[in-house]
Amino acid sequence: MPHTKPMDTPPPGLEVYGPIQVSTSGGSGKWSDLPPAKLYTVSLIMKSGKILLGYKKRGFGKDMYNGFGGKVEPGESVEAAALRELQEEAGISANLVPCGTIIYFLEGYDHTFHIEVFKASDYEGEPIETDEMRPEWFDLPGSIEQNSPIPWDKMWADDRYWYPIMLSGRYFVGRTDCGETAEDGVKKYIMHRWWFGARDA
Ligand SMILES: Nc1nc2c([nH]c(=O)n2[C@H]2C[C@H](O)[C@@H](COP(=O)(O)OP(=O)(O)OP(=O)(O)O)O2)c(=O)[nH]1
Repeated sequence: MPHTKPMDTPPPGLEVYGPIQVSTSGGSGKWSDLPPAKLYTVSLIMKSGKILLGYKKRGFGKDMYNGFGGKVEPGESVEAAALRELQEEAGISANLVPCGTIIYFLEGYDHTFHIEVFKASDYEGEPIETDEMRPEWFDLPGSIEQNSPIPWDKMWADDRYWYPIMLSGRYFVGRTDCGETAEDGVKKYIMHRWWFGARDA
């Protein structure tokens, strides 16, 4: 259940530089002890009032929409990984700009997901369906078209909390602790606790 007043202390595991405004927090219980982190990327293309998401066809996050991204390989920079994943999963390249950091803890996993999020307002190439992702455009909030709004129910549950910060142009930082269950073979992720804040940058 959301707290009525967001807690202004950032959760453990989150490095916060400079003044930060708490935007949203909720859930209950103790923050989990974090296992060592592995780096991941997520890249979002937003152009002409629309956002490009990919429907994940296999693997982790299957049957959910997300930006394009994945693991940072050993010796690779985070930016290079973000560009590589965008090319591999959507067939496009872009001038990616860092826009946020998510610390994602999932019960039962031996590592913490440290996710660097990037955005771009333009891209080169034509988005294509790949073995991993099927790209699809959705209307951003406030778009006059409102044909296919962002499919929150088919996305990672925390995304609905940090997208508004990202869409307001501010850099966000946050943490989500989740558990995983399966119903009829379909994985479901339950958020135990979350915290997201924004800083101007
Ligand atoms: N938007 C969003 N993305 C998340 C969350 N949690 C989480 O792991 N992700 C992203 C980070 C990565 O882009 C992706 C997981 O990476 P992946 O397992 O697909 O990595 P990969 O493509 O390198 O994997 P693979 O080729 O080895 O199968 O999911 C979240 O809460 N919100």
